[in-house]
This record gives sequence, structure tokens and C-alpha cells, in this order.
Amino acid sequence: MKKNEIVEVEITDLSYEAMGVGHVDGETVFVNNALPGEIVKAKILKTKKAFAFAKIEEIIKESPDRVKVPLRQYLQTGLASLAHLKYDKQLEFKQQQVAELLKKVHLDQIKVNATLPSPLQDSYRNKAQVPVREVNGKLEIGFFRRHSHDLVPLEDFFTNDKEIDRVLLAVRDILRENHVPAYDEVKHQGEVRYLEVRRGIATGEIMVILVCLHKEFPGLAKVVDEIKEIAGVKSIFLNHNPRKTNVILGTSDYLLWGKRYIDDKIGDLTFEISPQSFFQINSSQTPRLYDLAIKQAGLKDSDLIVDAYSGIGTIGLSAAKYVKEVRGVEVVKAAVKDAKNNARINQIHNAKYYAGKAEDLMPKWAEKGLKTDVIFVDPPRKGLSPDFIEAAVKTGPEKIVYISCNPATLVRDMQLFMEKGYTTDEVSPVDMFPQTPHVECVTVLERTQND
Ligand SMILES: C[S@@+](CC[C@H](N)C(=O)[O-])C[C@H]1O[C@@H](n2cnc3c(N)ncnc32)[C@H](O)[C@@H]1O
Repeated sequence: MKKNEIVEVEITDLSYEAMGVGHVDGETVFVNNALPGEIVKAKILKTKKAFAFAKIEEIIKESPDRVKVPLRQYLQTGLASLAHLKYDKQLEFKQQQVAELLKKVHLDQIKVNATLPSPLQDSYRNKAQVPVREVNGKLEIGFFRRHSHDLVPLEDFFTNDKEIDRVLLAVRDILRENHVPAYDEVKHQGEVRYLEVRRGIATGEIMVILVCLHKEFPGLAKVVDEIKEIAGVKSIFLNHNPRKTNVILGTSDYLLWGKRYIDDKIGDLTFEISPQSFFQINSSQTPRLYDLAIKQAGLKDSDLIVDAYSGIGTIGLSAAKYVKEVRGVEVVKAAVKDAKNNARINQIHNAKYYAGKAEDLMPKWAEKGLKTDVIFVDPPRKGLSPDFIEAAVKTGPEKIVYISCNPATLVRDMQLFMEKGYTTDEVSPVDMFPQTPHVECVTVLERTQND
């Protein structure tokens, strides 16, 4: 295959990034937005040693599972790169992905349950982070075209809560009217790099964060005065990110107006969320994820449980009423402060939260002779470190409840726990991110022998 060549290809599979996979003359080709069962004419965009990337020129045979996407920009940008696949097939795709990863490491005896569907299939996100750039002389918000930093302007973000889109557009218009320059990443100049909007779905409280190159800019006070008049806005921050980087947020947040946090609810618990704290983005599905994890943990009132990678304490605090003691660990200091506050405002007295890296604190706790009954882990995409796993096992938990947003690292870590005498017979995918290829899973590893 050569660049710009047009090839006819039958799509036989879907990659974990939701690209159609086919073969031409023994070589693999990944075709953007093509679906299994389709025959397409595709233009080769890029070639590598053993594979190539291509885009559809024409669909010769269309899959019966293809659905019409409201805006082609959703597929161009990767904002909703699975939106062209019927929802029930998206759920099957996620289940299959986990099954294939297990099969690759000869763990196909472990059953992968059907993916738990999300109650909302669009407009489910309680948080948006959108780039701000100048396009054709105008400040725009949108999403980057896939594998690039070209901004595709958007007004309807499809997966965001509709109120969040309303606020994003209102802030965009305020920035335009006040002639605030958008960030230019080539020249590393301008002011506003990203807009972040978070909404407490249960409370309606909205936080606006202007991610800026400088700590202040001319006219900022007037911009803030106007943003605070937008219905629902309770908190306005400036996040200062002066670096030449693709990382969205800088390390310092300055409160410009209103509250330091917004409130939201999961089940009957209230949570205060500050700007840099992690909070599950699909509010309609979060209680179902936690219920599944807590139910499968089979908690007892004598249990000491660990909530590792605890964010603002949501899992541990949801489990606290079933157990004797909760001990949480989280690396973001502001989130630990939120977790402590959240225990207090919900009158939960058996939960303690500690700031630090889980892989540093767990070995210290194990050395001091801590004995645990159940350990909940909910790490970022890179999963757990071997040091953490080693130390966690030393504390003798009967069960490890693993909540994962990356099935590849989940399967890797499951193998390490299995080497140490833990086992599981099922993994449950939970759809936290409809219209995208992202997969969330829960599995419970039980101790079968003393190591
Ligand atoms: C997927 S989130 C889960 C948060 C929480 N359990 C929830 O459901 O909202 C992962 C969390 O791990 C934290 N984190 C990342 N690396 C960490 C580390 N090395 N040690 C402890 N926490 C870490 C992140 O700040 C984030 O809050």
C-alpha cells in the first residue's frame, strides 16, 4: 500500500480505538469510521512498516449496524468516535474487547458479562474541557480534529449535559464581545487556552474555569462580572497554565468569584467538588457502577476497607455504612481535602483520607502491620504498580475490588494478583462513556490461598 492509493477493503474487525480493521495483500489497514462487515473504498493516508491508516472514500457495502451521526464533526474529532455504531453493538464491542484481552493471556475461562448500558446515551457528561482557538479571525470553541491540533468549531457537543453546552456558548460569546484573545499554541501567546465547565447534575450548580496563559488579562474583571450572571453559575476560577504543553490544566487555580467548589450527589450522599478533583463524569451511571462494586465486595460490618485512588472519597464514603473503617489514599491534595470535607458533611465518622501516592503509602501501611479485609482500587489508565500490588497483598485482604478505565492494564494487573493467590471468575464492563470506545470494568479478585 502506498500513500494516496485507493484500495478496496473488507472490514473484519474494530480496533480498540474504534477504527475499522481490514487486510490488503496481507497487510493490515486501519480505516477511520469503517465498521465490521462493510466493504469500502479507502484512501491510504499514512503507511508504516506492517500497517497503514486510511479514510473512507466510498462505502460499497454498508453495515446494518451503522447509524446516522447527528454531525460528521463528532467522528472527525474523536469526540464521539463510536457514534456511527448502534448502541447495543457498542455494548457488545466493549464486552468483546475485554474478552479478547483475556483470551490473549489464556484467561478465557473468566466470563465477561454483558456491558451494563448507560441510562443516558448522549448528554451524559457532567464536565467539559474544550479548547479555545482563533479560527478565521474569530474566537471559537470546539474539539481538535483527530491526531491534530486543528480546532473544529462546535456548538453542540453531543455527549455534554445540555446545560453545560449552554454555559460554554455563553462564555464563548462573552470572550468574543470583550475581545479576549484566544491562545495561539504556535506563537505561545494569547490568553484563554481551554474552557472547563462542571455541573452538579443533582444540584444544578455550575463551575466555570478559564484556563489561561497568564494569571490575569486586561478586561478580566468585566468578563467575570458577565459570566457570574449566567444562570446556574456558582463558581468561577482561573487556572494558570503558562507552559508550552499539551497538558490542559496548570497547577494553580485562582478563585475569581463565588464558591470554591460545587455540590453534587451520588445516591443520598452529597459531595463537594473542587476544580482539580476527579469526579466520575457520567452521573447517571456512577451510582450503578458503585452499587455493582459494593455489592460484589460482600462487605461485613467488621471490615477494614481501603479506598485506593480515592478522588474525593466517593467509593469509600458510599461503602462506609456497611463497614467498620475506611482508609483512603489519593495523590491530589485538593481531592483529599474534599474527601475529608465530604465525610464531615455526610456525618460519616469511620473514614480517614490520606494524601500521597498509593504505591508509596500502601507499602508503609503494610510495614506497620495494617490488616485489611477489602481493598477497592480505581487507578488512572496506567493501572497499578507492582509495588502497590505487592504491598496490598501483604495486608491480607480477602478481596480486591478492581474498578478500571483501561482493560489492558486491568488484565495485566489481574495476572499479578493471580500469581499471588487471588482469582476471579468474571469481569463486568460498565458503559460510562457511550459513543466512545472507552471501557470501564469491575472485577473482584478473591484470595484462594495464603501467600
Ligand atoms: C479514576 S480516578 C478515581 C477516583 C474515585 N475513586 C472516583 O470514583 O471518583 C483515579 C484517581 O487516582 C488519583 N491518582 C492518580 N495517581 C495516583 C497515585 N499514584 N496514587 C494515588 N492516587 C492517584 C487521581 O488523582 C484520581 O483522583
